Amino acid sequence: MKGFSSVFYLVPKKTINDMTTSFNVQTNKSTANGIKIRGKLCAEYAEILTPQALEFIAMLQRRFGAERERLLKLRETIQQQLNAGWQPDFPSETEAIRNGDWKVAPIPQDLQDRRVEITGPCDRKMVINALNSGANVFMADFEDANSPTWDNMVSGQINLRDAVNRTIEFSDFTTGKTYKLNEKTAVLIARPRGWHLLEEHILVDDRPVSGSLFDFGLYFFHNTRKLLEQGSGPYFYLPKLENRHEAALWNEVFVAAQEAFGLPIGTIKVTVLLETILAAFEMDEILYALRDHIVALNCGRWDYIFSFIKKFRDRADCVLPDRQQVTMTTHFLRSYSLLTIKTCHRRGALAMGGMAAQIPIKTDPVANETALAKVKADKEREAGDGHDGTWVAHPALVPIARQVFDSKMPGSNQLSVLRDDITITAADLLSVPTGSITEAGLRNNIRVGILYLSAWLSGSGCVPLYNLMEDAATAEICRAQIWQWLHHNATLEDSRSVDRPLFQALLNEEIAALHQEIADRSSWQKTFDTAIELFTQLVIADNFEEFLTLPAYRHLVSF
Ligand SMILES: CC(=O)SCCNC(=O)CCNC(=O)[C@H](O)C(C)(C)COP(=O)(O)OP(=O)(O)OC[C@H]1O[C@@H](n2cnc3c(N)ncnc32)[C@H](O)[C@@H]1OP(=O)(O)O
Ligand SMILES: O=CC(=O)O
Ligand SMILES: [Mg+2]
Repeated sequence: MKGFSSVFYLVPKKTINDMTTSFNVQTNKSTANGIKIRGKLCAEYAEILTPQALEFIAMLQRRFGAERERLLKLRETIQQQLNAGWQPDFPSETEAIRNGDWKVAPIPQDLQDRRVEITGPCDRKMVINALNSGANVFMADFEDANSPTWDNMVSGQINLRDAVNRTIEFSDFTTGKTYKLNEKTAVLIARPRGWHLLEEHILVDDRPVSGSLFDFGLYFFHNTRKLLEQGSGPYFYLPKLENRHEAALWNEVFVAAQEAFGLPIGTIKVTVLLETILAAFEMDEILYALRDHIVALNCGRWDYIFSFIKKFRDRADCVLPDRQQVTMTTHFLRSYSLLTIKTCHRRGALAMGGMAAQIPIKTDPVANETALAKVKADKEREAGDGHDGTWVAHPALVPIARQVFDSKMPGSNQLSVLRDDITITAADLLSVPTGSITEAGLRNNIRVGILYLSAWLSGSGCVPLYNLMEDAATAEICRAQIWQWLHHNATLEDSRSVDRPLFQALLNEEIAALHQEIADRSSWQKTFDTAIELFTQLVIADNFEEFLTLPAYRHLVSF
């Protein structure tokens, strides 16, 4: 690409020795150029954490860190308004954008057909398995499916670099299996952490760097040239955005990154997770803010449900029933999915579906059949409504999703399905699902919340629990529901109140049972007590904690 090789950041590849001797970034104590590494830095990590890569991240942090903080403060202000009774609506000040006749930039060839996307953490074996899975896209996840230990963050970047360079291999010494890439692999999209998270192991001017900028910056820095050579590009999924301003900040980051590399605007392509209730009122605006870079929105249903509980935390009329009852066929979720399709297709962007939590059940063929049928039904709804593709959690689900989309979507996508037949109003998006709150639902939230936190604290961000995929977003629902039920003294279907004594009694019983369940998992045992303490604090606190990963992260860092 013109101008590509002459720019500052694309320095010739140095040897490790060159890099460490010229390293002007200090570890642990003093700082040079204002950058300090507080995490482990072995030779392998130094290949990723090069001075040039860190200077690039520091440049992004210095330019955009203050705006990130301002936008996080804006979230707090908006929350206060919601607590005071403000009812979200489509903003009047952006009506011209919603009514305007514009489209997003063209979608690159390798992102035109995204009928099946597999997602997963950036673990070395899983990266290879996901790329080989037969899915069209692999979303490599530094967010919901990831526990952001320093090792996970840096080794994840190493794994993605090696995947892009097609040198990634893995030997499993316990099974004797070896792994390498097939000739044909899925298109790679990386998901950096959301705006709320910090990377405490890197300080810029004595302050921790944004986790989003760290993840984006490293992946972009190390892989862009190779990806473009391969006819692909630096592609990202952007999580947990709440409004157009947060999208505009990402856009500025992309412009700065592309300018620094001498790349044309629009080289970066992104898919935004539409996974907060407030963002649902600004779909057009988010697409517009990112119009040079965006190719799709994706219905991140789990965070969306969590966001609904979180944003309306103070409203007694917004208490949700058991998690199992809050399915995509409830009115508010179906409405959001349909509005995403309609809005995206009008603007020339794809509307991706989301993830069913069911995974294969190896030990019970009947239960397995039921689980797979649920996944199939979910994909049938998505394809039938006009989504352009979907997510799966596990390689065995790729053929199921593919078969559904192949039969309902003969072309590469459904951009021509405009869904002008539907009108979605604010009332549709805000309609609270009815249903019951049960003791079983309460117990399940306790169990899943504690077990997930045990796993997360021991370095696993995505785990199978009771035959479902559980990650940070689904665990957020568990703890947010209990907080909400306790806070509003919700009534169980058997007429008892969800109060502190009931919660405490069930918690004690569940903890006793969980001790048996984790008996053969030594890493979870080590974090179990901390998980219980953290989980209990989160659900009984007077104030709702914005993200469970914020207090939990303090346990992943040792300073
Ligand atoms: C709300 C959201 O954000 S959704 C997005 C975040 N969630 C995800 O990305 C889900 C990712 N999925 C996973 O992590 C896993 O599938 C789990 C944890 C749900 C289930 O894990 P397990 O029960 O260990 O899976 P299982 O034992 O059946 O795995 C079988 C094989 O498939 C592989 N595999 C399973 N899931 C994946 C995946 N998502 N990507 C790549 N490989 C996978 C395993 O590595 C294993 O490989 P092997 O046979 O070579 O050893
Ligand atoms: O990120 C996806 C979600 O469902 O949350
Ligand atoms: Mg999510």
